[in-house]
Amino acid sequence: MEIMAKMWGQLGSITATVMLFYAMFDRFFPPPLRQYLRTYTQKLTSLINPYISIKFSEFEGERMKRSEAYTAIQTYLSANSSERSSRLKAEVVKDSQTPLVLSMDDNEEITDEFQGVKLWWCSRHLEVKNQSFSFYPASDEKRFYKLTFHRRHRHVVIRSYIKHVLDEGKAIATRNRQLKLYTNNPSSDWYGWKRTKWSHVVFEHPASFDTLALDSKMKEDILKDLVKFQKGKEYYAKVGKAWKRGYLLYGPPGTGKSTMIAAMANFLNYDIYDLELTAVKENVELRKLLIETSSKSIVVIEDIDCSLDLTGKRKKKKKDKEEGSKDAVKKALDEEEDKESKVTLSGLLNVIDGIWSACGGERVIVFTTNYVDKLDPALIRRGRMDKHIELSYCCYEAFKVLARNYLDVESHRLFPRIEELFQETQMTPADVADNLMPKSVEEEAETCLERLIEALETAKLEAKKKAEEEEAKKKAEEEESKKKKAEEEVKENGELAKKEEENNKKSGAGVKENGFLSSGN
Ligand SMILES: Nc1ncnc2c1ncn2[C@@H]1O[C@H](COP(=O)(O)OP(=O)(O)OP(=O)(O)O)[C@@H](O)[C@H]1O
Ligand SMILES: [Mg+2]
Repeated sequence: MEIMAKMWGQLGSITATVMLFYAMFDRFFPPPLRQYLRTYTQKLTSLINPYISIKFSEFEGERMKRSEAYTAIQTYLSANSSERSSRLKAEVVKDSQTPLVLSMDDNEEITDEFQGVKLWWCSRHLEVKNQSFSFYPASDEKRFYKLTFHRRHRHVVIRSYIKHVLDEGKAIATRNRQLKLYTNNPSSDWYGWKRTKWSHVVFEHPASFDTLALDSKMKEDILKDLVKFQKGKEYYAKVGKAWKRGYLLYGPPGTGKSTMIAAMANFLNYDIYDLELTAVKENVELRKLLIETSSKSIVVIEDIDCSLDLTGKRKKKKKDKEEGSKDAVKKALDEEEDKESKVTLSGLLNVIDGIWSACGGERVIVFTTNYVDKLDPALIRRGRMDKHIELSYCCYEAFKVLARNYLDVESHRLFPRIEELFQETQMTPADVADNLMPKSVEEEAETCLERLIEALETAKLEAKKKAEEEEAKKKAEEEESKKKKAEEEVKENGELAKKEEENNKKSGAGVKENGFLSSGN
């Protein structure tokens, strides 16, 4: 006990001496000399100090992107620290599978062991005060993990341990993963304050390829394509292409485009980033949004034809407005223009296809539209949208999937009639599903199927009536044009006859004149 007390006493006096020297050093040495001395002191200590440390910062690339290594280390240490660390941080994470997540507190240390090698991890949290003047001074937070080990284990740590930590961290994250549905925030809220780029909720859509009513061959084809993409890391690297794939889903409303995106996310176990283009102010912001998306994700732009005027008409409109307007009107219009999104077609193409699109990797991009013909061919050319999928009206096979989903019915005496009707008329899967869904607890499958038959028959009659009306309209138009033509012909003939008569009259008068002249001779 006495020895301990002596030791503490010595340690105290050493610390006091060091502090005194440090204060003198800071006070009496000018900054350049201080820096110079510091560099040499560090070099000297590294000669004596047998330990090496590696720093893993939270952000990389000028705070543009959260480091994947940092996230993986955090997950790895969180899984290990709850048993070893004495100071833990508890967070209630809403979308995690475990309600309370324990992790290492800031400035806490834990040890780890790997192949007989001892390692020290510590988490650091620094607050760097912002120098710029503001009424709301923001502080810049910096977090990092520091790994320390003896220099004789350098090879083991660099070659194997770090890889082990990153792989393990990623595997734990995948095991505990809950899919998220992100949406982009307006660039600044109404006070003009900057907000985070994406907000998310837990993605819990139950759609799967099993429940998707689709032609079986088409379904198989899409599934194969997705699997090939997901396992294609080496292949994409070999051919020198960014690891991404574009899907264009098109078809009438209610044919399952959005449902297919949900099924894709569940199948691939990817997050969804639902990008609302109209809330993006300009191309630079669009690029930043894309960089912030994580890998293993689906970036979706729904109804791409309505999202933006991507055909370059906007410029023309602006020019027209400018030409015809006086100053005040012009200013007002410019202000209105400023509020609009300024994302252009080329900006969007750059994001999908340009060099920035390779950031992150393992990304699926999906566009949906009801009107594929309206889209600029540049936007959907192969290579950008690699696979074009048409989702159309319900067929008998798709109906059977819906009947199984909604009514647990594999076959029924009414099926043949329904098959016949599907050959004669068109109905979207959304309408079929709505008819099949029992409207009360007592309602039986047969009632639902009868309701569907009735709806199909009505749709058939309506289609027939519409076709007849169109036919009649076409006929009336044809007759009208025939009538007009005949009238024009009559008119033309009348005019011709009149002209001929006039000509005849003129030539008659000439003869008379000639006769007069000749008689005069
Ligand atoms: N192919 C399908 N398989 C299973 N359910 C479907 C299918 N198509 C539509 N549905 C059902 O209809 C509803 C509407 O479908 P969904 O929103 O996917 O259509 P959409 O093609 O995205 O329409 P819109 O073009 O209007 O966005 C869904 O909730 C789903 O229950
Ligand atoms: Mg949709």
